[in-house]
Amino acid sequence: MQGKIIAFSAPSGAGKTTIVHRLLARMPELSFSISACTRDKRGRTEANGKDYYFISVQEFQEKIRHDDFVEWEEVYEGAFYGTLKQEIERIWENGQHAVLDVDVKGGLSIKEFYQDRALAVFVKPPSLEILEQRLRHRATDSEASISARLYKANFELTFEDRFDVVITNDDLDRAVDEAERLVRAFITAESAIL
Ligand SMILES: Nc1nc2c(ncn2[C@@H]2O[C@H](COP(=O)(O)OP(=O)(O)O)[C@@H](O)[C@H]2O)c(=O)[nH]1
Ligand SMILES: Nc1ncnc2c1ncn2[C@@H]1O[C@H](COP(=O)(O)OP(=O)(O)O)[C@@H](O)[C@H]1O
Repeated sequence: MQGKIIAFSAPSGAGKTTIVHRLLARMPELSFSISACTRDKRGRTEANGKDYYFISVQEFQEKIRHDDFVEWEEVYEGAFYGTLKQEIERIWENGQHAVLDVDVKGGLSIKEFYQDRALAVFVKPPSLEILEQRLRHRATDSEASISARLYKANFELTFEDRFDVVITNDDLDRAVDEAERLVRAFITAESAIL
């Protein structure tokens, strides 16, 4: 079996983390690729080594120097995020396919790097108004952080056409069903063409 990569990208708050968690619960052949990041851990909801490897900016810079990343980015000012080569290798050696939760630019970098071995999925919010509601309802971000995410979302939504597939996250169950169908078709196909 050749291991594949499925990268879920979306503006923050569109629901990609929720979709990815549900998909992983349904499909044991998939494994989450844990990224390294330098932002603070969200106290009650996140764990180190599960959601992210939470590291310092200095440690992150060391990993850049050692060429440990497939791709990395300063997603928000001062907050670095990166996909570790070692994570992808670990998952493939384990006979599984890697699932990534990355921002829009990261998804396109993954696609460019892995070509047909990767499926780039864009998760789209039903509207910007609903995106804002979801960010507020999630209650994990400050007002400044919500503004930064909404500002970035306007820009990210213009990249939808560059992705292999687009899933609109209106009704969550429907969106997860669609994601499952697309991922199953991809991992059994010879290439990313569905
Ligand atoms: N390029 C890239 N983006 C990442 C990586 N890991 C996470 N991200 C993205 O960074 C953004 C911020 O993530 P996070 O702090 O968890 O905030 P949230 O998306 O609002 O829950 C999201 O768009 C993530 O998908 C990575 O390894 N590389
Ligand atoms: N289809 C949906 N309908 C309503 N709320 C949703 C839906 N999908 C996700 N959410 C909620 O929206 C918020 C943002 O989702 P999250 O998965 O954290 O987004 P992202 O990872 O894209 O930033 C969370 O509170 C989540 O429970």
